[in-house]
Amino acid sequence: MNHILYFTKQIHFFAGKKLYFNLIAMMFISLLESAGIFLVIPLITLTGIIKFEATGHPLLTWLSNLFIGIPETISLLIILSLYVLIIIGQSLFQKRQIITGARIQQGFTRYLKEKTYTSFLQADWGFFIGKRKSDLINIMITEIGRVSGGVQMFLQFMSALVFTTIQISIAFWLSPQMTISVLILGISLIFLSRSFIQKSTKLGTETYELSRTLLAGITDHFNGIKDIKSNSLENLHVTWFQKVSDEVDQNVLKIIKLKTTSKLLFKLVSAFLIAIFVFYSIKMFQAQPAQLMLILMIFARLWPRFSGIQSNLEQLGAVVPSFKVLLDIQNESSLAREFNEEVYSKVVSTEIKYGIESRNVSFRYNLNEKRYALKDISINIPANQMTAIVGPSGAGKSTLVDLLMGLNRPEVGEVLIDCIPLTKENLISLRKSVSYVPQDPFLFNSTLRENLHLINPDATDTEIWEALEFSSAAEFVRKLPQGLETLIGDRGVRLSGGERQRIVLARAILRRPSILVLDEATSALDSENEAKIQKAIDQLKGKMTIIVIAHRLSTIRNADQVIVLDKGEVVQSGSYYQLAREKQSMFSNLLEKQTGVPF
Ligand SMILES: Nc1ncnc2c1ncn2[C@@H]1O[C@H](COP(=O)(O)OP(=O)(O)OP(=O)(O)O)[C@@H](O)[C@H]1O
Repeated sequence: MNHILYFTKQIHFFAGKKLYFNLIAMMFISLLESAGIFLVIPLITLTGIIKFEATGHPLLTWLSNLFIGIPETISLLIILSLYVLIIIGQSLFQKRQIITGARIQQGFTRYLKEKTYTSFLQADWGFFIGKRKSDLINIMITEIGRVSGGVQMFLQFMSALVFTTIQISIAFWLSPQMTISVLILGISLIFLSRSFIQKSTKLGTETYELSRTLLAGITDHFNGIKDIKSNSLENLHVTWFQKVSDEVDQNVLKIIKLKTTSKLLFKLVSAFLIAIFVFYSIKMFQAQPAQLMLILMIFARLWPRFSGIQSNLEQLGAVVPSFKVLLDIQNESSLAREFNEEVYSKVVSTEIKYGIESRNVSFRYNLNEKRYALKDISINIPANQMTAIVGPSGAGKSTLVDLLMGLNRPEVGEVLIDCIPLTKENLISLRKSVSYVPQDPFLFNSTLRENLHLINPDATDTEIWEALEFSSAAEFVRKLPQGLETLIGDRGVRLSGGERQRIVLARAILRRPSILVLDEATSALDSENEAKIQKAIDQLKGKMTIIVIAHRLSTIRNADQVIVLDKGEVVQSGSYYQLAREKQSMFSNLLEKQTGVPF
């Protein structure tokens, strides 16, 4: 319930007065509908079958006497015209109300999406580690829609409650005993149907789980489609898809069965109760036709309200899991928030003067596990020099670089930028000074030019070609039929691995960063292109701080400093040649493996 109230507050915050006008409009429409019903009384009186004065009720007597003295045909025409007018008014009003309601709901869905998306993007790296991207997509695409629909349902439910209260008051005025009896019956029925609401919530959780499993699976399969095709795994994945689809079908069927069963039970019990009620009214209390008519009118108006409330509660129960999931992820991402838009746009990049230092840094990905990815790391990366980080796979190289860029935060120790501890305040400024080139570079599905402009929208064509020359990409880009306007496909699939790396390197340089981080950035290049880039990077020495993670040790010969990591610890550091001379060390071991020459 708290989750629902939280999002109801949000819609109140979002839509303000419009929301209340819309709710009042909903109630007004229901009131018009009731007014139409009351026209039945003078209509029946005209037929002379029932005399409502017999009930002794002032409103009914007034209504039945309304047309006394007026010729029957004219009375009939007036009543029927009034009825048609009420229906026309109600329909026109309803049309407007539905459009306004849809606008509010649409706007609210967008508001929720933007809020959630922004909070995802502003969350720190730790928020994303260990989270399935498809879960976040599922929340954005499916769960937010359910929440928005749920809030709308809740508001309708509230307005229905208010309107039901008004109707109960009118009914109570017409006949207190009868209304109390109907109320007792209705409330006990809703109370008895609690188990349906619980089952509905359980099925809602199942729906959520299935929807995320399905999206995660499909995303994985399409991401790995090359593996699937080349290893003939298509059937395996089709079987998986069929299995999950079966479960989805079962879930939908269970929901329909639950709804129809509760509706059926409600109807049967209602019919049974109404029959007993009418029987007792006629036989025990000798109810007259007018009173009987009254009983039927009250039942006809009030009973559907109770069944409406019951089915509303059931539907709300089904979306409660989505409310919970969205609220939890919003809380989690706002706790992990790194910056806000206002601060981000104001902060400018920084020029590193002295260097980046990590002081006694330890880091674990999972605080519940004993294993540290980095243990007591103390290193200094001098400004405008080239530092290489090497070590066997899993040694912690990428983790260390992530810490130096402020993506991960140390559990113990601190990172200092120019002797100032890295905090939330100077983090953005550091990030804006960094250009990072990963091993598997990411390119957007647009043109080469747009991908390059992404990092520096003001870059001129001359600057773009300079950057492409630097990364040895100019030649192949020139040969493309559409040059910079070439569409490079999803994640840049229309380029080879080496071409992608060179484009991303050009993009990194275009930013004119103060710190250039290359994480295995030339691993997909042939030796000719790698040598060219090596030369270009060497020329950057003294102009920017360069951090290189490299497996191929030949590429770091000119590094000013080499840091050797093993099992999360620094085991050696110094210049390339100094380390190469240290016999029986991790570095000489790595060299030996690569060159085949014992050191
Ligand atoms: N997201 C993560 N969640 C949990 N553990 C992780 C995560 N990323 C890395 N690790 C663990 O941290 C340790 C260091 O990983 P890291 O990626 O930093 O190594 P690396 O030296 O860069 O390896 P490689 O050369 O293979 O890229 C490894 O034991 C790895 O299993």
